[in-house]
Amino acid sequence: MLGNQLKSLSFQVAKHGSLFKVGSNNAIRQFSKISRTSLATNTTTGELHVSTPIDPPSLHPPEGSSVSLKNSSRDDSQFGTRPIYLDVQATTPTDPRVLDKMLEFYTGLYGNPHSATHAYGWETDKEVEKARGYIADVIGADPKEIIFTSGATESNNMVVKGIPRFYKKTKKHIITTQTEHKCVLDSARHMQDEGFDVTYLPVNEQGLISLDDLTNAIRKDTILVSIMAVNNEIGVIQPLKEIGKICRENKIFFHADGAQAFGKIKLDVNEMNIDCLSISSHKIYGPMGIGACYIRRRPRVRLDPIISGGGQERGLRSGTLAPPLVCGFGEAARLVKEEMEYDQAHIHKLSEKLKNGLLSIPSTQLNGSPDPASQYAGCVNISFAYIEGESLLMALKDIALSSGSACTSASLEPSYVLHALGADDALAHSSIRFGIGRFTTEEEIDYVIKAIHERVDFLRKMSPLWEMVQEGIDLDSIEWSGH
Ligand SMILES: Cc1ncc(COP(=O)(O)O)c(C=O)c1O
Ligand code: FES
Repeated sequence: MLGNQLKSLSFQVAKHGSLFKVGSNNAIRQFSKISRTSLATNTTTGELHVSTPIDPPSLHPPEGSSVSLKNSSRDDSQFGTRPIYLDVQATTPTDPRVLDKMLEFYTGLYGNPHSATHAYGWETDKEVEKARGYIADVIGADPKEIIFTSGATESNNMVVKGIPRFYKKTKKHIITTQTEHKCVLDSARHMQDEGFDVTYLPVNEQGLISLDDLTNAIRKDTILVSIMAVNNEIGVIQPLKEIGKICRENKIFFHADGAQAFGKIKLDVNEMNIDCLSISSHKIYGPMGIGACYIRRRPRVRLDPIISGGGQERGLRSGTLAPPLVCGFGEAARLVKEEMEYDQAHIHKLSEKLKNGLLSIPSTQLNGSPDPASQYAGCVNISFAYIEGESLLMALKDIALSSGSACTSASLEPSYVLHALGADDALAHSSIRFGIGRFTTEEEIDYVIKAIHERVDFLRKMSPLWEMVQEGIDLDSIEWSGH
């Protein structure tokens, strides 16, 4: 297929180290380590400031080009120069205000929140309950409906395995989609091994499911519909309210993986009839290793816990809570609610700028939905035809980016999410995800637009396929030998 031809014809990229070679038509270019600008974090406001360049730029632009790159990224003292961070779907930088909150628990408030017999336990417990309240507040839930877990992976496992197991005597069917996060897909496969049937709904070319498909897939023994709110690779937002309505009418539990949605788009579990919602702290500027699952109490959702023990968290998730993480997460949720409007406006503005800047490059395509109501602005996924995404990432070492999800980023396989949209291998191989967050600055976006223009141009000049396209050759008419 075209993607493999692209791979073998165009580039051989030595993945490690700061030097790499790009070769085709006997042309070998060497890039040396790209230097960076300095960004400093103001620890009270959390603002990042671009300061003066530290190193002169050392990228060798293509021959004959007058391009010279500005320095681009940050120096947080002990870590040296670092790239601009545009991978907020993988994780977000911790908000300094969250860290301030967490420190209280590593110094004074060290009691076990489950210790009911003394003040150390009570004071920590009070803080834990405040955090639970802040999280519930973001989604219109009752604090009692928030169960702390280690993250969205655990929450997804808890629901996708736990609910069907509880109801297994009468119900045998689960519905999900082809573009879920791996932890939902793997949990669903696991349930198939346990004897359940799973329907994996297809998506259209924008990544959206069809409500008719959902309705048609429902059976008498369907127990659970698990559909993610915002996709982590392309940012598309599923029609949650409509899905919730269909589920409620059919008395089926509706679980949404909200890892990329919580605090980013407006979610109301009652308005949307969501029965379970997976939440992750490190996607909202909170600490890693903590998350939650919203589990509805009325009508009550029952599930078989995957972790048994002391019966904490309404018996649904045993184990001593980690107050520094829980309360850091709570603070992150409080901030995300307070600043959602501001964050959304900031992200939207930068997203528009980035999209306009990058889509002006010829032969590019935006993946996801063009409808703002169905698309989260902070996730911009673009395919650059005739370029391998991996080669582009290698040529963009001054910008931290990914071609898809973090957990599959070590693999060179094209994204299964883009495949599900109907993208061919070549397009899937040439896509890059740009994540914009609270701390992304306009200067960074300006830098990124310029850098991508230059390097796409450079890599395409190396590409025999691009050369052929420029000469007017229809690539589809070519019979490639081998695969
Ligand atoms: C959509 C989605 N679901 C689940 C997860 C897993 O979250 P966590 O890292 O909290 O386990 C992620 C994180 O990448 C995600 O993007
Ligand atoms: S071209 Fe066949 S897998 Fe990429």
